[in-house]
This record gives sequence, C-alpha cells and structure tokens, in this order.
Amino acid sequence: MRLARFTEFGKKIICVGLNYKLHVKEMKNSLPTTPIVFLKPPTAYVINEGSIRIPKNCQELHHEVELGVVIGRKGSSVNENEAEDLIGGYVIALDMTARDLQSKAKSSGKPWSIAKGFDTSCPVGNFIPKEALPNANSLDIWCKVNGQLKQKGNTSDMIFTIPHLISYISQYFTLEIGDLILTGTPDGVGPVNSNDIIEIGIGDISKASFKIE
Ligand SMILES: CC(=O)CC(=O)C(=O)O
Ligand SMILES: [Mg+2]
Repeated sequence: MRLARFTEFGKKIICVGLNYKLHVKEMKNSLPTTPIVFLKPPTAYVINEGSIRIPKNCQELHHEVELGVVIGRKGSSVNENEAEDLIGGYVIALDMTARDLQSKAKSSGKPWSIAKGFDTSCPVGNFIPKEALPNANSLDIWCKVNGQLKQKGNTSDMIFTIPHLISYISQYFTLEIGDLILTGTPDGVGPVNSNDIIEIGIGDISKASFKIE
C-alpha cells in the first residue's frame, strides 16, 4: 500500500470543525453536540515546502493547524472499538480558511465549500505510520508564522476523540484507503499575508513548512 503517497490518490478530505473548546470560544460559537463535518476536494492538497495561494476575493486568510488521520483500511459504519483498525497513519496539516468568505457564508446560511476548499487549502506534512505515533490522543501540535508561535494545542483537548470521529463519519461516508480526516484546530488561529512562512509540527516528531504566494 503506497500510503506515503496518499495525496496522489484523489480521495476524500473530511474535516471536523469546532473540536477544541478554546477555539469554539475564540470563534464565539456554541459547543457542538455532534461533530461538525465538511469536505475539501483533493485539489486542496499541497505537500511539504509547497506554496499556498490566497483565493480570489479573500482579504483574510487564516492558518488552522490540525492533526490529520490517514485512513489505511476501508470501513463503513464502524463502532468506536473498531475505529483504530482503520487508521493507517497521521500527518500534520493546515485547514487554510478564507475567514472573511466563511463569515459571509455563515451569516447568509450558505455552505463553506469555497472558504475551506479552494486550491491549496490543505497543506500537509510527511506521512507518519501509526506505529510511530502510539499515542495520537495526546500530542502537541503547533503553528508558527514567520518564526513566531501562533498556535499550540494538545490532541487530548479534542471535544470528540479520534475513534469517535472515525465512527461518526463512517456512519455517513464509507472511509477508503487514502482518505484524510482533519480533526479540528486548537485556538490561536489568525491571518497570514503574501510571502509569510507558515511552519507546523507535531512536537519535534514532524515538521512542515509552506510559503504564502
Ligand atoms: C469555524 C471553523 O473554521 C471550524 C474549523 O475548521 C475548525 O475548528 O478547525
Ligand atoms: Mg479547521
């Protein structure tokens, strides 16, 4: 299985929003009672050291660092106890968000597809096999912009755990090898501008870097 090349598979990118309490607070939202799920197309991928494009009509592009779970085995309607078996590995990732377009969409009841799914909205680091990250439920994830720390969170603070997310999502979407689940961002999201360098990582285990065009 060529999971190391999962970004070439053209598979689903399934994102979870508002999964950390402090981020829910900074976004002035109410706590979700079930996971909030949305999709990005596979054309959103950018691999390590690539460039991120500011989408048309966007004046406020935000970084959101997130742990990504890469699916390694097909599954549908799995329960939480079976969820672990579907995991192939992990990546550090960004859910780049056109925050102004998202706010406009939110207030007029329209979908977030453009604000979240534009080309280059899903930069990812290198694939980490699951054996290399035995405790994905307690990992430090971080984001720096031009060397300044902007986000620092721990996956133990997720409202819905990774097994819960896999089980929940699999009730609606068959999960396939190469699919990616973005598990939500911790607090500290903020704007980036042309020529900024975004660095993201999982502790000192994995690191990736991207430039805003
Ligand atoms: C409000 C958001 O953009 C949700 C999201 O993507 C996240 O919490 O992560
Ligand atoms: Mg997000």
